[in-house]
Amino acid sequence: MMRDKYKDIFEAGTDLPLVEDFYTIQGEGYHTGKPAYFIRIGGCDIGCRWCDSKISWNPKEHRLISVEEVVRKAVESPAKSVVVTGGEPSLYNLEPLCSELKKHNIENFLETSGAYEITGEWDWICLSPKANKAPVESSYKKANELKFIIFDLEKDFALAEEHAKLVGDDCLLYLQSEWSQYVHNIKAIVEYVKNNPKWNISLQSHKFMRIP
Ligand SMILES: C[S@@+](CC[C@H](N)C(=O)[O-])C[C@H]1O[C@@H](n2cnc3c(N)ncnc32)[C@H](O)[C@@H]1O
Ligand SMILES: Nc1nc2[nH]cc(C(=O)O)c2c(=O)[nH]1
Ligand code: SF4
Ligand SMILES: [Mg+2]
Repeated sequence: MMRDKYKDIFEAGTDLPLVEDFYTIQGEGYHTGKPAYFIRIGGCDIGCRWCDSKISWNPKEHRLISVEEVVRKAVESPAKSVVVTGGEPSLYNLEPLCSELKKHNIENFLETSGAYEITGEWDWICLSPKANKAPVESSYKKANELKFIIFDLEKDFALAEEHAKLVGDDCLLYLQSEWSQYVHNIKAIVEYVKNNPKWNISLQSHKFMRIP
């Protein structure tokens, strides 16, 4: 299993397989519209069939970079905030990365399925639960926002409600259409949110803007 082979790297968290890093605008969820430096870490064993970041799945395909070096790149940009995504960042000990970001007074935001225990201190955690591997209990407790992906209109609203029962009272709730199904799904999502106003809509606005 991937977790065994990469065990030392996952546990240390001092060097990370970097898929890509780029300065852009957060396209999704509560912080939509905010300029942020993105760090995409390789490695994911969840296997969502509609994943838009499949190039990140195999950690071995990406060069290892020290947390100091990748944070230096973010610090050299004008960004005040960093979004850590993947791949599945919760596979890693994220404490060294968080500490290095905090040393430089950078706000840190996490995009995760929460399938493994979330480590490190985060300013904002976006939890996006997946059918293939549910979040661990502690991930629900730590989430600042729940962002559930609607692919199948018949099944996914009910699944979203099940996950919403498990997050804290302050956790914001978002529904985001799976991108390839956007035209098919969006009308039903709008109706659902109007009828169930604890939910909000999240769009992958960077895809509409044609930016990374
Ligand atoms: C690529 S994932 C990486 C982080 C983590 N593995 C996760 O799934 O939360 C980043 C975000 O994009 C969402 N996402 C991935 N593929 C998508 C797609 N085809 N349409 C809409 N959202 C998608 C995920 O649910 C997650 O919220
Ligand atoms: N602009 C932009 N916003 C994003 N929000 C979450 C993303 C991700 O892939 O985690 C993402 C991304 O890939 N690009
Ligand atoms: S958990 Fe995230 S990175 Fe992994 S396959 Fe699913 S959407 Fe892609
Ligand atoms: Mg993305």
